[in-house]
Amino acid sequence: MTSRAADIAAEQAYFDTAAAHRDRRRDHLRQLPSAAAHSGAAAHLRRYAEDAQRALGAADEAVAFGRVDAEAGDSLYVGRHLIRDAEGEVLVVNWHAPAAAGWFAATPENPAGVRRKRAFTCTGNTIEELTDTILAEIAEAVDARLLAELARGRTGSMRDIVATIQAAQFALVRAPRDQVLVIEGGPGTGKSAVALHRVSWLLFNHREEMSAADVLVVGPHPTFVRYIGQVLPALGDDGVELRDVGRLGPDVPRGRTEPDGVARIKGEARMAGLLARALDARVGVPDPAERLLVGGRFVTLPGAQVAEALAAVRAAALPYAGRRRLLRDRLAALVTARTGVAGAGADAVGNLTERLWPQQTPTGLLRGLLGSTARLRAAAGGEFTAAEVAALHRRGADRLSRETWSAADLPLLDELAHLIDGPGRRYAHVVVDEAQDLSPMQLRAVARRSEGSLTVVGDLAQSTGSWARDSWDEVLAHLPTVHPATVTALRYGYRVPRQAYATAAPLLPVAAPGVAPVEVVRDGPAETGVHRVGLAELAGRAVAVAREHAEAGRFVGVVCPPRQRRPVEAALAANGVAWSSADRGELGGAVNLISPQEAKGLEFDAVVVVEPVEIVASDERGHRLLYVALTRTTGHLDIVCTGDPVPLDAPVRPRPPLVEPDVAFTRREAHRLAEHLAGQLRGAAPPAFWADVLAEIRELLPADGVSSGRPADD
Ligand SMILES: Nc1ncnc2c1ncn2[C@@H]1O[C@H](COP(=O)(O)OP(=O)(O)OP(=O)(O)O)[C@@H](O)[C@H]1O
Repeated sequence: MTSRAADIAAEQAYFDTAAAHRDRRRDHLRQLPSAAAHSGAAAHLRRYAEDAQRALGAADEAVAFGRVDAEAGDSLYVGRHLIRDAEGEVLVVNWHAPAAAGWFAATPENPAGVRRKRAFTCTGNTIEELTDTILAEIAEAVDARLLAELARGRTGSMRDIVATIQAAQFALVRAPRDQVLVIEGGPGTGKSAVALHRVSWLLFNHREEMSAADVLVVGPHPTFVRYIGQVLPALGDDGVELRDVGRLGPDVPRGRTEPDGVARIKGEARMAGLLARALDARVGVPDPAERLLVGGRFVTLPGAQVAEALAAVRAAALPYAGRRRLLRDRLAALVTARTGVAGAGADAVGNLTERLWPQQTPTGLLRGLLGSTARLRAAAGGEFTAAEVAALHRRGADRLSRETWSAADLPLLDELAHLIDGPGRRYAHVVVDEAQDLSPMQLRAVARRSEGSLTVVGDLAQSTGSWARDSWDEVLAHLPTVHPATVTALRYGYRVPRQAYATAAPLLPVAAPGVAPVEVVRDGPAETGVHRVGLAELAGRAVAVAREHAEAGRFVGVVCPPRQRRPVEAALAANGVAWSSADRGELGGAVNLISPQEAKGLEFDAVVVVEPVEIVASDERGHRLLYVALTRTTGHLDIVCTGDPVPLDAPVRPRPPLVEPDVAFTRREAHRLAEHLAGQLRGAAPPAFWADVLAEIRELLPADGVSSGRPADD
């Protein structure tokens, strides 16, 4: 037997022993509830036993992924779950226990008393391979196990990285809880993965103070949330709340689109003041004398007394709904004092309360506000220009139940829910991913759910949209300040191979001059493929390239700018290629169609980027958006284009100026024009196509109201 084979055999014997003890413990836990003295105790024991079994991991899982040998001579096996023998001796320590820190933290530069790290590659609990790293003998931590892990094919679900967390990542995983920790770094440096492992680490190491239900993870969109959804359960942490930023507030029908300029105003922090004033403006003014019908007789409450009650209630430190209840109690007390009968005139008191302090809902209030220039103007409080007020104004649906809400409305509804009903659920730890793009109003929605401990994840070079940022201070300004903030960067790029990153990196000085490129750790399987074609072939070629990758068994992402979306969909259909769409929250088919914005945070074995010049043109920070698109691959990158594959000089989308409404064009005229256009549409196209035509018109109209819309090419 070679010494390697002997090593594996010895380690396998240890693994078998540990697995036997794990099975013994599992059997014991299974039988535990039957030993209970009564049914209540049995239920309690059953819950305990279930939790404890979960903490042992799956029956066929490898007991350990690593072994650390200290200079002092002792060794320690590190796995996902703690395993003890019958005497209580630790056979395998779980990765988030302080004792396991040496496995992650020891580096050649700083071995921290560790002599050797041995990594196991297993199938089930059978050791296939072991890799030794003698820390004193290598200059740089080139971790073969890590490279193998990075080269594995991707699916629509992020995996945990517990066995291969790198030292710099581990330092962030175990950084103190009570801070606002900003994890920044280029694409694929492991920011999202680190933030999730940090949650698991905090849950284990602060288990007395917080449980999974005390943690909230906020992602940029539903597809991303689904993508990361399996990481924490795989680490044994079920019950953490995961939400996309659009799902923080009330559950309402969404999908309304609006000009970027309007969304931008709605995202600003000064909207909070406007909403508070709008709510306050709903409070009524008492009559000089309030006459109430109580038990068939009129009772008069002097206006001054009612006004005094109202003033006291206004000043109370309670949310709107709480102060409403207070007012009703105060009015009821006034009536009781007049009639001498406790509880008299409840209906009349209810009516007066409703007149002076009407019940409000977030949707009802926002609809009423946005639908009325007068209310908007009154609530603007000198903080908004007339043009901004005009831009905020909109005609709502004819009924509240038919109203649909834009993405920028959602944080406003959440703010109102908070103003009306008071603070909701707060979390001991909040993770916010892709935080670089969030508006101040979205950040406020995150902030009010936090007790102060946050992990904020993002990359300024990938910051796009209405709220593209150039500094973390702009984000931190809207987050809680209970604890200090620290910004820490990850340098090594694990996802993107050298060839793909070499294609994307020239964008960086244009897209984000202050941001350093990542240090790539590995080579990819091929050079970037550049496919220059005529416009008519663009979609067809993109689909052909995607199909080739899919047929080779790769998980493929086709990143497509909005104007190419329909031609690409048509080409997919014409070629009989099955595909999933991120805008339907799906990811998982062999071929996945995604917009550049939806691509954020995701990754694929092969990425096909369609018409980069249009990606650049679709955002004010279009070069950043292209940088995002080009850095989604773990392996192959192809660019299908009619011109320059990486257009550094291509024009970005201009910032939409707020246009003063044309005073000569009245609402009545708008209505007449709409009737005319609707007539044309009715006559020219079958109803099934109306929605398409309207969507197309919206695309043709420039957001700034000035530049000329280019007709669609197809
Ligand atoms: N230590 C590691 N071991 C194994 N895989 C890793 C490690 N670090 C990162 N990865 C992998 O690299 C990929 C990128 O990680 P992740 O998505 O967390 O990066 P990111 O910095 O959030 O990227 P982006 O900015 O593009 O969203 C993932 O597949 C992740 O599993």
